Amino acid sequence: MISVLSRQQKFYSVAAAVANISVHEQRVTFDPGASWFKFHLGINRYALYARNDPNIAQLIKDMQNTPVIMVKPSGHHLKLALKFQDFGKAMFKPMRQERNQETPEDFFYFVDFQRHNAEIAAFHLDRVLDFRRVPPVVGRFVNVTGEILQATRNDDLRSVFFTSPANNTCFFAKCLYVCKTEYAVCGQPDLLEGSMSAYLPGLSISPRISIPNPWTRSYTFTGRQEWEVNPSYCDTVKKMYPYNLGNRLLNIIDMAIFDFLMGNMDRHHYEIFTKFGDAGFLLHFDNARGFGRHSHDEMSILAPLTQCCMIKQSTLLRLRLLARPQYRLSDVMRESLTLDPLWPVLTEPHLLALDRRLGRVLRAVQRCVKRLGEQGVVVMDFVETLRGATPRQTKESR
Ligand SMILES: Nc1ncnc2c1ncn2[C@@H]1O[C@H](COP(=O)(O)OP(=O)(O)OP(=O)(O)O)[C@@H](O)[C@H]1O
Ligand SMILES: [Mn+2]
Repeated sequence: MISVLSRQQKFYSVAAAVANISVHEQRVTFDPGASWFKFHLGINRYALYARNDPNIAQLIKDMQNTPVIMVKPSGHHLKLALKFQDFGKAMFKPMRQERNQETPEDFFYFVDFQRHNAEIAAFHLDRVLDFRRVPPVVGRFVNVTGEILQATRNDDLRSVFFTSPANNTCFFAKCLYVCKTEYAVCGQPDLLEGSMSAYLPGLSISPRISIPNPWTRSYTFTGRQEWEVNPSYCDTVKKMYPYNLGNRLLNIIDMAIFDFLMGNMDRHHYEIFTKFGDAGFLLHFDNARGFGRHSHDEMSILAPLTQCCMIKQSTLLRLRLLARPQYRLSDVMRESLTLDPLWPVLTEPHLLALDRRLGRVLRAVQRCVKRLGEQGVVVMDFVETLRGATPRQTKESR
């Protein structure tokens, strides 16, 4: 792997010298003890990492400090795939919006900005909720010239760089669709803050599939989905494979709670690892459209919970804990976010909105319990089966 890379580097430096562009040569090393590699090895069928895994702190540190050796554009939306000197990879989403800006009321969720701080905060929220289904994310100041322009060998990416009238280095996205709000990002003059999300292992070793969310929204200005008009929609879903088996529907409900807490309406698909079968957890990828409006609680995001009236016992216990004054969600989040170099990451109104929304989730559960009884609503999930309780019916795909 290293020899291929140094051959490539040699080739590029010759080409760059001819074209009179400067490229950085980086020394690369592969260490089997590298934090990104340990992260990959630690993924199991229950979560992306263990609750007290010290390697996650190391991975976060490494994504902050390790020199970038390669950059490629990744899809559209200005996001970039970075490779570090230790061969780790991360997805970089640059800052597009000031922290104290609220998404305008007239914005549709699908043209809303992607927020790098939402990606960071979502990782912390997911961990505080004890889900551990978001790959580790950390903020970082990147030097647009030194760490992106000079590190990339990608001509398309080079071609989108320019210097702004204020003399800042900027680049824009070549996007295919929904680019109305996507223009350019600029460093100050070179420094640009953004989020780094640790890459999962490649699809060839850990295949994943992307599945439409049964509670997806219509990505048009006027469309309505069935769940928005049919209050017994969940009865239909419950009968459908794979929601008729195991934990899948409960996992969707967990995801809805997670999205409701951060106000993310953009959960059109979810992904699972195929190796863990139908009982595997859902990956909570792409949280960049969360934390847009702190003054509004979008109740429709909770539809899977309010329509199905089911919740995992482990999730409910965690939520109840985070509603107690000693472990208040906003306090735990505020403390957790101090670990990020882009602290405070979220403004106070966004943190306080978390407590208000948590209260709403618990009240929604309470209404279900009143109607159907605790037995009918609170479901033992496989966290319990680990401790020797009767396993719930699960269907494994091979
Ligand atoms: N940390 C990661 N590791 C591996 N794959 C990832 C990671 N983050 C995102 N991806 C993959 O890349 C896809 C696009 O990422 P994401 O959704 O965050 O960006 P986006 O700008 O919204 O792009 P898109 O419009 O394509 O969804 C995800 O659906 C997922 O399959
Ligand atoms: Mn996306």
